[in-house]
Amino acid sequence: MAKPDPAANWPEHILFIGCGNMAGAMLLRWLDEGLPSERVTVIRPSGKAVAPGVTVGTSLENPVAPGTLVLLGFKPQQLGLVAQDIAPLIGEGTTLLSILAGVPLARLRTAFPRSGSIIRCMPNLPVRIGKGVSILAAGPDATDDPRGLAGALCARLGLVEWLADERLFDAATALSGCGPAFVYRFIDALAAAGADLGLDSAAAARMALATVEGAGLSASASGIDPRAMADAVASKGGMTRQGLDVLDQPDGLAPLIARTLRTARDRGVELAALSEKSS
Ligand SMILES: NC(=O)c1ccc[n+]([C@@H]2O[C@H](COP(=O)([O-])OP(=O)(O)OC[C@H]3O[C@@H](n4cnc5c(N)ncnc54)[C@H](OP(=O)(O)O)[C@@H]3O)[C@@H](O)[C@H]2O)c1
Ligand code: PRO
Repeated sequence: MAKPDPAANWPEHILFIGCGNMAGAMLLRWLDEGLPSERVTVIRPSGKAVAPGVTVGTSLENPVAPGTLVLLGFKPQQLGLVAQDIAPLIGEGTTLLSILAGVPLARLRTAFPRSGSIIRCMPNLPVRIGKGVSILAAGPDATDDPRGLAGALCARLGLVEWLADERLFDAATALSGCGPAFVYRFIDALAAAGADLGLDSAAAARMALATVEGAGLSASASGIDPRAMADAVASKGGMTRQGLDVLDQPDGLAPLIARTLRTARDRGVELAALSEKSS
């Protein structure tokens, strides 16, 4: 029987325009998953190497070949300036995957009038270990193949959620795109509170991280609703319930997280405006 071709099921080429923390995490995961490095080109001003076998340049000089997936991985505020240089080189037969927070599909289409289908993607940092979340949205002009390609690529990074209503993209970004940062803060606060109670601070940091990791993994393995999982930890008349009662106060954790997400979401609108101004 013929061996499966490891190069199959990947785009003919992936061109990264910007490859910092987030796009870099996606790329490294895809390389781990078998993406042939010779199919990847990265454009970044620093020209810094990304991974063995990946071509890195500081500017895009030639027209992008049809069949290429172009991943936009720079900051939203840079859209106008970057598009001015590269949009004329991106034409039909390409697929554009944008991870720019806040920037709507309509703005991307204006910036890249000649490109093929445009798909918006909001990944998060845990994609590096295949435990990420990728939110996807495509406009009516996106055809089936690019949608399928984006979905398949993101499935290698973790959970994929398509949004039918792009107006919810900033809300989804606040939850899963920004979410890891909020969880990291929680881990930090858990550790600091433990140290405040007299624990050695390095031990408290290890315990907090392992507790959040274990809690997340066990919730996901059990398939049980997290609210019910919390009740399972809280023995009747025990210590946990007293602690939960503090978190569950009217001015406790839920309104704090709601305010956090709302504020993060609203920044998306500001980023969209800034992406307009950079042209
Ligand atoms: N960080 C996250 O968790 C996260 C999650 C979801 C989405 N995003 C989105 O991902 C994008 C990048 O964020 P990041 O956190 O990865 O930022 P970052 O680490 O600062 O990466 C920015 C990248 O853009 C490159 N760049 C700067 N100017 C450029 C230009 N003129 N042309 C092409 N590339 C240019 C930088 O090049 P050098 O490497 O040479 O400096 C760098 O590779 C943003 O749009 C953000 O909204 C981030
Ligand atoms: N990082 C990007 C930002 O902070 C988008 C989600 C996570 O804007």
